[in-house]
Amino acid sequence: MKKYLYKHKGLLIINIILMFVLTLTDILLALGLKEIVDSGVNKNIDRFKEILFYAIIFVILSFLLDYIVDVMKAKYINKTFLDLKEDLFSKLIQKDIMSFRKQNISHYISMFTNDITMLEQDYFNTILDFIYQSFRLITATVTIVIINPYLLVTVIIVGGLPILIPNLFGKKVSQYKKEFSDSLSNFTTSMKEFLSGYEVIKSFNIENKIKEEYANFNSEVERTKYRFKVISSFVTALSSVSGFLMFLAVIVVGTYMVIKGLMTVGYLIASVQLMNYIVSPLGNLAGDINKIKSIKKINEKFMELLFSTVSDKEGIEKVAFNDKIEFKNVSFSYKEGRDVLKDVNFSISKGEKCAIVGSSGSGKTTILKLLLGYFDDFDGEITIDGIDIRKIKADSLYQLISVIQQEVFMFDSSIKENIVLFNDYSDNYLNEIIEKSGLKPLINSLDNGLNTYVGESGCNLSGGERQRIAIARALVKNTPILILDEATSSLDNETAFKIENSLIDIKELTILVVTHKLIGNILEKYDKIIVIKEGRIKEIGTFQELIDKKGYFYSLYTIEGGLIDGSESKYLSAAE
Ligand SMILES: Nc1ncnc2c1ncn2[C@@H]1O[C@H](COP(=O)(O)OP(=O)(O)OP(=O)(O)O)[C@@H](O)[C@H]1O
Repeated sequence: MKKYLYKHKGLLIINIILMFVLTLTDILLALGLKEIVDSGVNKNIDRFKEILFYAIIFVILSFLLDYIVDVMKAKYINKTFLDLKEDLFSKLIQKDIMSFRKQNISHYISMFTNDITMLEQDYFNTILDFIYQSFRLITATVTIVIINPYLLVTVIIVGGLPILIPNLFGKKVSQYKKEFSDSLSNFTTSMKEFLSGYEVIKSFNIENKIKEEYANFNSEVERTKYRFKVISSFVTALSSVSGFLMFLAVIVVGTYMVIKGLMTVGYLIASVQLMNYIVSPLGNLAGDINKIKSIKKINEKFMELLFSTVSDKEGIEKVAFNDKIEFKNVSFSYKEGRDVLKDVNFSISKGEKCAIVGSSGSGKTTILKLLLGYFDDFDGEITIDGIDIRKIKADSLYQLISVIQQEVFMFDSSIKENIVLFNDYSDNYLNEIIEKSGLKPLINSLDNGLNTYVGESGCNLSGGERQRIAIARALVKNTPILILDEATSSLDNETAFKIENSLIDIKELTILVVTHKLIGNILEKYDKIIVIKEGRIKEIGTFQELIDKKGYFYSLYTIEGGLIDGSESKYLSAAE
């Protein structure tokens, strides 16, 4: 975090100078008090009036200085956090999907909301306060030594306590603070889930269960907050008491010196005032050290993100797809001991249209995920034009492959923005894509056409409409390889048939489709059907070959009713 502390060095130096000047006004105030009291004790009315005049000027100037110090501090914090938050976000957005998924989304949300506020208050603000309090301590101590060195001896004897305290309790405070931060993160996760699953909660009447769940998370947040508060209050109270002890010691020693005629009453008052500038900084410094220590674990979270290497820096830049995709003896497991894919071998040549079918949980989506580079800890090799995909830059991989998933993410923006995703395309090109993705009837039926807002997560649209937007989004990118994972599952068979047909007609496009819908007259358009069972390839062939073989695919197909309900002729005619 030091890098960010010094990032705006100029502003930091101005702040330090201003804080130093501010501490000098404290000393001036103490000496002014001495002059006022001594002029009273000596019954010197002229001196009294003179000091009063300076006091008024002093009050105005110190008000202005106080104000300027606060403004400059805000400016420094503001600029530093602007940079820090931008850098954090840019690191986050540059992560590859695999490392991004290692953390829960709420972990990141909590970092950018709760933790960043803690970092600002308990690290940056505290360090500035630490500098200010140190200046106060030093200037006040030096002045008190000049006034009366015996008082310094008193300060040293009782002054160790407030410094010792944070060292004694720092570790515990840090641990409790981390627990508090973690529980806040869990609370955010659960709130996000409850709100996104609102409709499920209502329709399954599980409000009471959810209330209980919420109560658990809530009480955990409050419990950890309370525990943290208890320990930090204890440390603060201990620091205050030790401060008070110092204060008392100086009054006792100072009064004794006044009685003995070694010091004027004015100096005693000034010393008491200066003691404030020693006692309160010592207490505050103790608290500051505590806070800085307590933020250590949270700080580590930020460092981890800020200094995470973006694995994508050194990969191969692959600009075109020329030959084929190959899976060679690929085996993979999400968790040790449970193979999800086992010895998967197949290849897809450029321009080929390939479908992957199989029962639920057989590993179809996992094959797509591996091809998309979500995981690289698989055995065997996946190559594009002979190059291992683990060596290809992620950016470059996504220039070659577009993916359309079943769950479509929608930005809360217009249909057009959701298709072009912040890029510019000509109207003609866009219209062509809209036609191909089956969006034309929807756009024509809407008053605002392409500029219609889709609502939060696309809530103003149906599942099928969202899928068609996703298809358009992938087509507009115009990559040589297109992956569809149940991408037409929300569409009626007729629309699905039309869209898949129009995609299959794009000659140059290599398509890999995962589908549950075993519809004969769609499947027979594919060059190759890969049939998966329990993570292994069971059969590969064209639709007709697999039907003739009367093997596993044939049994799946007949169970689905593909041959029985005579639906094929219906879809054929729909397409014609
Ligand atoms: N992130 C994950 N962590 C652990 N196991 C997973 C994960 N994702 C999938 N699996 C498991 O891997 C197996 C294959 O999942 P996959 O999603 O590839 O199947 P699928 O054939 O696409 O299924 P479906 O047709 O139901 O979508 C399943 O048993 C699933 O439970």
